[in-house]
Amino acid sequence: MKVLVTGGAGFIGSHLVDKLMELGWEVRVLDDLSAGSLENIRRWLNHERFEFIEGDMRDPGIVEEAVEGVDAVFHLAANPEVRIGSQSPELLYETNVLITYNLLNAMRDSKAKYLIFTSSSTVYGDASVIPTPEDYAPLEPISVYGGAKLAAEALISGYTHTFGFKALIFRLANIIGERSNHGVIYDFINKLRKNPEELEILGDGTQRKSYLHVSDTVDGMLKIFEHFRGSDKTVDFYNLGNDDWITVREIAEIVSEGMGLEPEFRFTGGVDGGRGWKGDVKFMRLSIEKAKETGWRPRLNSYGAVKRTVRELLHHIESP
Ligand SMILES: O=c1ccn([C@@H]2O[C@H](COP(=O)(O)OP(=O)(O)O[C@H]3O[C@H](CO)[C@H](O)[C@H](O)[C@H]3O)[C@@H](O)[C@H]2O)c(=O)[nH]1
Repeated sequence: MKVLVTGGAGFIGSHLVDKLMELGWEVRVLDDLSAGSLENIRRWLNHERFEFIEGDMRDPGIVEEAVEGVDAVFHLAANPEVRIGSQSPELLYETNVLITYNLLNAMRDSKAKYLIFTSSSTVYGDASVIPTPEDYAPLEPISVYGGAKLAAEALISGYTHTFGFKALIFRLANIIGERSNHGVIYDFINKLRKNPEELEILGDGTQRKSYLHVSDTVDGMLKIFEHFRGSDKTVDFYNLGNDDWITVREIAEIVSEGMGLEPEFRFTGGVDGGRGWKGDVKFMRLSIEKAKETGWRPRLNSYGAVKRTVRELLHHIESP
């Protein structure tokens, strides 16, 4: 199988590339290196089954070139920052909706049969049902980022039904692990390196979410893709997350302990009842029963994933 991984030099993308290469697939990566890095895929750059295209998916010509000749596309390229929505909605539109539209147009005239898309838990907004199942309604995102992901999902559904290919959509919880270069754990480590005496926590610290390690994420994506290829669905949706959840305050404690520090916690109070920023979903735990029916299970719970990520990121900072 020959596949394109958009965003394949990024955090989740590069872990997926590692796995696909280890499984013997032919892999092409398209990445603009805006958040990703060649370091993440360096071990494959000279491999005969591997190809790298540096390019920006806002350019339809680049996307057409990248899709040429592949059987499936894993579409992970995106700007993942929920918090920039109130300052730069156009950037989130372009890097989540427009590039997906360009990809879909390139796929309609190609031989690619499958699109695998990483959407987000943020499409559910402040869900009234927790754990939140895939058929929860109404989908009412509270961030521009969540709205952009949901718009991309809708386009994908329309294009697959119209143009005869299939799509598998993953709604991801908070994914963490080695090579992540944004998010709460990364931020806390950097803040504590600057000032080991005090840790600023955005919001009131009671934000409680589910965290999934990137290794479990990639395993789930591939296991469920195998399952999906054997089904007759045109589009299908799977949550990937964990059965437990953890507060930002608990994450602050784990990071501090991992760094051997006892900082004073300073809560900013945040916005709209203790959220870190406008559009920050305060409570998120997804139902993962549907994913489990395929035989997939996360090996690390949220707590274990946070602990392991702290170790991995500290190790990387100490010996880059
Ligand atoms: O310095 C910080 C940074 C974050 N937080 C808090 O930590 C929590 C997690 O924030 P992250 O930035 O780690 O992640 P998000 O929940 O905003 O979003 C992440 O998970 C989503 C899915 O759940 C999306 O997929 C998105 O791309 C991904 O970044 C938030 O409640 C936030 O308020 C702080 O208190 N202080």
